[in-house]
Amino acid sequence: MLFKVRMTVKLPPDMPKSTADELKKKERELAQELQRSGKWRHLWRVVGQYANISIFDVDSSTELHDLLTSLPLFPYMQIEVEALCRHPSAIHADDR
Ligand SMILES: O=C(O)C[C@H]1C=CC(=O)O1
Repeated sequence: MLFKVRMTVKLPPDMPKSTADELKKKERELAQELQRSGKWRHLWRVVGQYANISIFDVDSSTELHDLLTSLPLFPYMQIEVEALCRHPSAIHADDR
């Protein structure tokens, strides 16, 4: 199942830089591990914003929920999810 996810990160302005840097480091490690696994298919920065648009390929909405809530930055993110399905005019075989 494919999902489009928008994550907007809002770190508290008074969070110490060392805490923010550590959270971002852990987030990057997990995000890259999930990309290597194929679960996190695309990760794009939204220009001019501390936000991303991502495509996830997971077995269920519960798996996506568990994955998103496990992200180190989850407590500081506003998350919007949209379910995707194959477009009848899509030409790429891996668009499911
Ligand atoms: O930077 C972000 O958009 C937030 C988050 C998503 C992946 C990652 O490494 O950090």
